[in-house]
Amino acid sequence: MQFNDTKIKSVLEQQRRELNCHSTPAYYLIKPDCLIVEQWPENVVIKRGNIEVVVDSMCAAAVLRGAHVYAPGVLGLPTNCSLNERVDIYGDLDGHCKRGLKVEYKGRKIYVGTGYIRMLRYQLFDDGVQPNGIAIETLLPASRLPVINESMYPKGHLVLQNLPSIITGWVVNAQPNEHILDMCASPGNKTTHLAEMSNNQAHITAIDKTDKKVIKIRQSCETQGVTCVHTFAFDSTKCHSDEANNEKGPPYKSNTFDKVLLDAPCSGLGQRPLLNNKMTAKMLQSYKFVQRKLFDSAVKVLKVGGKLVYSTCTVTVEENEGMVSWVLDKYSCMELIPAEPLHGGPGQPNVGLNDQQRVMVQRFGPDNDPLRPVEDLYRNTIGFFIAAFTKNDEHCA
Ligand SMILES: C[S@@+](CC[C@H](N)C(=O)[O-])C[C@H]1O[C@@H](n2cnc3c(N)ncnc32)[C@H](O)[C@@H]1O
Repeated sequence: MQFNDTKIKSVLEQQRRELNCHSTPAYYLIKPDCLIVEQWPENVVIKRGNIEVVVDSMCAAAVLRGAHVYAPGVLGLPTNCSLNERVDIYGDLDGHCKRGLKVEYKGRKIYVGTGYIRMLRYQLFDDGVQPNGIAIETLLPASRLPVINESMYPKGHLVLQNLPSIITGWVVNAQPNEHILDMCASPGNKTTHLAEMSNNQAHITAIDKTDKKVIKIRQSCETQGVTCVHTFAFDSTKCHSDEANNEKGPPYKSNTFDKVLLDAPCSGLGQRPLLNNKMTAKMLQSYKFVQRKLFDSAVKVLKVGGKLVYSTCTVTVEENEGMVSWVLDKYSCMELIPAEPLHGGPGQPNVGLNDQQRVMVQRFGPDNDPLRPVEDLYRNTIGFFIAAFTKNDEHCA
């Protein structure tokens, strides 16, 4: 389907007028399924005023990504402001701001953008009110990202995703009739991307741990009009068993799937923005254990000649290059293959992969390694890692 840019053009044009700027940010398709929208130029700045709204850190991060402020995220709003007034939006960095604060917040806070008030205190904080809807319409985030959201297009036409997540789908490269397992699938952004790239003709099994998580995958599929996905609430570390009956869903017998995507639970340190992080050293150390267990099942249910794609949105060596080298040491049947298309940089040196192996994986982040220079577009992303393997032998040690 041809992308119709009429709506995005008119939204950016309207924002341009409000920001009093000469031109709108460039936007272009780098593939039929991937539209890039650039930032506003550096000279677009808004003078801060004197009305300050405080939002929780999750909401603040969303504003920096180009979202409006939704009512549940608002913590502090002065009493003297009126509808449609311009306000500065601050994120509460420590989670100490009380809901309903009327005065200036003195705790640690960060300016995340400017917007217009669309809801007043009584709609947000009065007893019995369950606030929802847009409380502040963002005009310009401090990140200078344009304010683009999925509701601009009919349901399912647009999904906002980080570029490396989209590339992960391209690495899997789902084709019609392939049997594909998405082991850690919720909320289903990659699942639906895979379904769409196969023209809704792959046989996709999407698993996540709980019913609640699986409902999210189903909702994503419904929104995108995807029908080739079967969902299951299951622990994917246990999704292999040779006594299994594949017809019933998980667990599955050995050599069942043509492709397996293991978009693993991880420490998430590559997320951008990351305004506060409560991760302890102990938690940080724990991810590799579940990742290894998930790998054990992935290797088994993958067919000989099949492709296993491993991805994380973190930057730690232990969860990235360390996992690749662990797999290669443990499984003689698994071979590292180039995670093509290769847009990110190579893996880190001196952490278990030789140069030949380093260039087969993709690490996204600010570094520029001479082994494979990275275009700015792919360097200015979240921290992310992708590796791909194939299985050469049915009997894996
Ligand atoms: C990085 S997120 C997946 C994001 C998803 N692939 C997407 O693109 O929308 C990791 C997911 O792994 C799930 N998870 C963690 N442990 C799991 C397990 N043992 N079995 C199945 N899913 C698990 C988490 O619930 C979480 O939803």
